[in-house]
This record gives sequence, structure tokens and C-alpha cells, in this order.
Amino acid sequence: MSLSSILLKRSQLQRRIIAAVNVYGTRSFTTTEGHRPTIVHKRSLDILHDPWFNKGTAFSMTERDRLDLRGLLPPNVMSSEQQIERFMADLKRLQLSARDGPSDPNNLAKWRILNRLHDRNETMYYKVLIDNIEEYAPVVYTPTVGLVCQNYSGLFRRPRGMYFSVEDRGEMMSMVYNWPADQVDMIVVTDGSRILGLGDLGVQGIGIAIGKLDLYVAAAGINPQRVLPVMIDVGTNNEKLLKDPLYLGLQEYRLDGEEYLAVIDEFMEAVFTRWPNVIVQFEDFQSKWAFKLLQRYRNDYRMFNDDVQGTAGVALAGLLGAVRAQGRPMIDFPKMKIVVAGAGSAGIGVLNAARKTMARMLGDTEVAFESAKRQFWVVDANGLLTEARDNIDPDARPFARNVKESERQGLREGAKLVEVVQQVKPDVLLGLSAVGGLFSKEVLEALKSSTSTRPAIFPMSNPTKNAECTPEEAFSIVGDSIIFGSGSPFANVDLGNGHIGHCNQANNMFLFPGIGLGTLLSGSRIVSDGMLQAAAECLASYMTEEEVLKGIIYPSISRIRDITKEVAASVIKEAIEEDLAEGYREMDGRELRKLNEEEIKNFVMNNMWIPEYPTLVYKKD
Ligand SMILES: NC(=O)c1ccc[n+]([C@@H]2O[C@H](COP(=O)([O-])OP(=O)(O)OC[C@H]3O[C@@H](n4cnc5c(N)ncnc54)[C@H](O)[C@@H]3O)[C@@H](O)[C@H]2O)c1
Ligand SMILES: O=C(O)C[C@H](O)C(=O)O
Ligand SMILES: [Mg+2]
Repeated sequence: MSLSSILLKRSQLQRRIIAAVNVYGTRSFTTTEGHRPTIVHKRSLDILHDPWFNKGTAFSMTERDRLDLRGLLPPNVMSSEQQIERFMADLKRLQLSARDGPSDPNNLAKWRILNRLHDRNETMYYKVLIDNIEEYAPVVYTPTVGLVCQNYSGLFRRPRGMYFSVEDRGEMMSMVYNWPADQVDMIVVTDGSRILGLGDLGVQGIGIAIGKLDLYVAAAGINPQRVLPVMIDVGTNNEKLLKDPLYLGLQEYRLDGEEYLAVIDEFMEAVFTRWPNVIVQFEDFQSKWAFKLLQRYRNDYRMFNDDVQGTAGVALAGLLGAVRAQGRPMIDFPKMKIVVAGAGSAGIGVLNAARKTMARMLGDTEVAFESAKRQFWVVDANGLLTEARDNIDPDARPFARNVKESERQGLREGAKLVEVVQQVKPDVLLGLSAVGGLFSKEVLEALKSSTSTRPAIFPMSNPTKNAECTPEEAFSIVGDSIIFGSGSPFANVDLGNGHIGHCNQANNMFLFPGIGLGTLLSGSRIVSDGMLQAAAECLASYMTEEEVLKGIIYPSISRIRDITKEVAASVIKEAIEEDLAEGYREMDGRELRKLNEEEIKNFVMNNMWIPEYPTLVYKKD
């Protein structure tokens, strides 16, 4: 045996001794100073193929020896910064040849690159996402996620999340144990029936659940090992998918009625049996089921519907921001005239929340609640909604205008949006119709006669092509002083003379991560109306007076971790006040109640996962 091989053996032996010491946690000789090592039960390729533990070229030489990785990686050990630099260089190369703007077609190619990274190294994926959230949220989330869902059958490589289908009836309770994680904090579930404004995309809707959970990790710091995207495949009514030989889902029409409910019931029972503390976010269910499922489960399970409740809070914050931006006090909100285009799950959610808030400001009486509804004009696919409408959807009925009153205003049942805007001269025009370009030149021209000094325009539909108007159209037609907020991201508009037309992103991403995190950490068994209201109020008051007067009524996405922390803390505070807080892990309900506001925020921050590599040590099972 040569001297060098003896020395090598000795150094290996020393490394094993160090590793053994680390296993028992008595002393840490780690690359990441001061952190305890993580014990792993795999080695070699199993580690490289495990996105959770994989560090790729960043495995140190000692780790490579400990974990039998020597020879399986190129010899150069990279720092995590170098890795990211290399990855970014690749990504930027693509961007250089790309057109500007968030709805760039090359975004799909960027998504592919990011998705491959997600598959091979979760820590690095989330570091890239968090450090560049402004740039890549529009890729992993809205609007590109819409394109991803539309093309999911072609893009599918490695599975992510769980699929429950009609075929699994009776099996779900055992199936949930196929998921490897014993702890799941957040589930986002969809049945794919209304993905953004793109309609029924069937099983391909899993992409939206994955995108929402990416934001849960990036914004709320939910541990990525504890998130679960779920697709419930009850068929599809999309004729194209029903005929597509490459479609990955069930090729039969959607289940309906009691049979449909039985599938969702079974799913809920199964996931809450295995993970009693999980929070389930319902996403992109068609309106027909969104409200019914919410009513069915909200008093018994920790769940909420993002499109109904998250959107309502975000829109409400925007409406209050619009009042402030006019230099008026918040209390003027009940005087606002609001035209809403779209009366689906999102539109109705917004109307209900805004009406309740107005009523509360007016003294919270029955009379106040009744009179508040008169501030809203609802226009759906059939035009202005009045009491003369046949077969009014029960959820929209409270907002149907009185026929006589409408006539006095020069409006009739089914009046066109442009007529409504002309007659009402609203302070706010809000779109949740999924109809791109609905706020046409004529509609925007009509809004010029708004009685407001700063009319607010919210084309909230997604993705980009479904936005009711673009910021360029809004600023150029209605005027420089408008307030603008869209569901999908748009770039600010150059108004000339050094002035900027600010494009706010009015998207529920500013609330759902904080609602989920706040609920988790409070330990509340339900998501109460008060908790949702607290979240909305927190967002509404987040912007400074100076920002609001400039037309900046929502934070930039680069501040999403901070706003999420604030929202989560408000949700926890409200849960404590409502006596719903049972606590989280060692912070039980009693301890939680002792915390002051600052301590609650610290508690939230300390429970947010951050993407850092732990040092790994092998131990046999
Ligand atoms: N920005 C956000 O945070 C956010 C949140 C939720 C939903 N959304 C978007 O809102 C849109 C609607 O979602 P939903 O769940 O309410 O959908 P939905 O299908 O339930 O409702 C759509 C509504 O628009 C109405 N509509 C259709 N054509 C119209 C027209 N020409 N004029 C006026 N109204 C018309 C329909 O009658 C219906 O009431 C989607 O594009 C979705 O992406 C945005
Ligand atoms: O997904 C989004 O970007 C917002 C919202 O949930 C939607 O359905 O459009
Ligand atoms: Mg949605």
C-alpha cells in the first residue's frame, strides 16, 4: 500500500469519526458554521436525485466522501453563489433575445428551465425565486402559469403533487399515505374547472396549484417539504381535451351533483385524517361549486377559497387605497360608486366584502347593510343586473338593481357596460369578467365623466390577454391621474415629462400566503371572516400616505415576504382576539396570547423557512 493511499485512508477515517460525532450532535464540524447537520439515510445517486437534499456541484469534498458522491460530480466544488451565477447566466442568455414584458412568449422556455431546477434542487430553486421574485413570479405564477396549464400535457416530465380521480372513489383514505411527507402544512387543490380566465383545463390545472404553492414557499416561507399540490380529476367539459390523444386526465364529462360532492367530501376526509392540521386552499373551482364547497366545509375544516375570499380582501384593499389616493378619509368609502363587470366567484366575493365593509363604517346596522348595496352596479354576460332578470343566480341576487330606480337613472335590465358607465359616472370600474378588452375605448371614454377626481380602474382578470384593458389604454384615454390595478403584471407607463403612470398588481397573491401562514401559526381550526377582514385591513394600511398619493396602492412584489409577514401577524392577532388560537408546536394557545404585536411578528418571521443548504451526514436506517 502506497503512502498516499494510507494517508487517504486515514483522512477518510477521520472524516468518518467527525461524521459519527455529528450524528450524536455533540459537536459540529460543519461547512455551514453553527448549524447542526441534517441526518440523511441515503447516499450516492439517491442523494443527487433527491431534490430536497441535492446540492449539485456545491457538495464539499468531505461531504462527497461521506456520502459516496466522489466521481459522480465534476471535480470543481462550487459555492451556492457560483451555482446561481451559472444558472442565471444561462437564463439571462435566453432573456437577452426575448421581447420585453411579462407576457413574453419566451416565458414558457424560462418556466421549463426553472422547472428543471425545481426537480433537481429545491433549495436552489427557491433561492433563485426569492432573490428574483419580481422577475420570476410572472414565470412560475400568473400569467405564465396559465400558459403552462394550457400546455401541461406536453410539458409534463416529473410528477409533482397528488392526483385524485373519480376512479379513486373508496380508495382516497389509503391513497393519502402514498405521499412521502408525514407533515403537510398547506394543500392547494383545484378541480381544473376554471383556471384563471382560461376556462376548463381539466387535469392540466395542477399547474395552478403548483404555482400558488411556489408563492407559499417564496412569500410565506412555508417549508417546501410540507406543501402538497392536488388535482381532483372529475373529468372535463373541454371538448378539445376530451378528444386529445395526449391529454393526461380522464376523458369523460365532468361529474356533477351529489356524485361530485361525494368525491370532494372523500378527499377532504382523507387529507384531514392523515394531516389533521393541514390548511386546504380551494383554487380555481368554477363559481357553480366555489360557493357551495366553501359553505359546506368552512365551519368544520381549516380551509378557504382563494378566488372568493382572497380576491375579496385584495380588491377591498384596492378600493380603500383608491379612496385614500383621492386625498379623502377612509370613512368616505361608503359614498363610492362602484361598477363591477363580472359576477362569478371572484366578483361576488368582492361585492360581498365591500358591502359589508361599507355597512360596518355606517354603523353596522341592518339599515346600513341594506343601503350599502346601492353603491354597486353589477354587469355580467347579460348586461346590467336588475330585479327584472329571470333566473338570477342566488349569490348575485342581493346586488340586482331595483327596476324603477334604474329607469330613473336611464338604465334598464341588461344595459351595456358602456351605458352603465355613462349614466353612473362611477368612482371605480372593476373587472372580474375574464373578458380581455372589455374596457373598450368607448367604456374608458365614458369613464372620463366620472364624478371622481381620480377614477380607479381595476382590470383584475387573468392572465394578461384576459385583462379588461391595458394600462396604456387606461392612462391615455381616461387621464394621467387615474389609479390603476391589474390582476396580471404590467410595466409602469411613461406619461412623459418625467411622470410615471403606476401599474399596481391587484392580485390575491398579496393575501393568500399570509392568510395560510397566519392560520397555520395561530392554530385556529377555521378561517373566520374576522381573520380574513384583518388580512385585508393589514394590506389596505400597508402603503404610506406618500405612496398612495402617487397612485401606488399595493406593494411591489419585491416586498411580498414582508407584507406576508404583516398579514400573517394580523391574522394571528385576530384569531387570538376571537379566542380561536390554539397555537403551533411549542407555542401553545396560552403562550401565544401572552405575545405583544412585535413578538407576534417575530414569531411569524422565526417560522418562515429560508433556502439554505444544511450540512448532511449519513446514518444507516
Ligand atoms: N386578480 C385576482 O386576484 C383574481 C382573483 C380571482 C379571479 N380573477 C380573475 O377573474 C376572472 C373571473 O373569475 P371568476 O371565478 O369570477 O369567473 P367566473 O367564470 O365565475 O365569472 C365570470 C363572470 O364574468 C361575467 N361575464 C362574462 N362575459 C362578460 C361580459 N362581456 N361583460 C361583463 N361580464 C361578463 C360572467 O357572466 C360571470 O359572471 C378570471 O379571469 C380570473 O382569473 C382574478
Ligand atoms: O391566480 C391568480 O393569479 C389570481 C387568481 O387566483 C385567479 O384565479 O386569477
Ligand atoms: Mg385563482
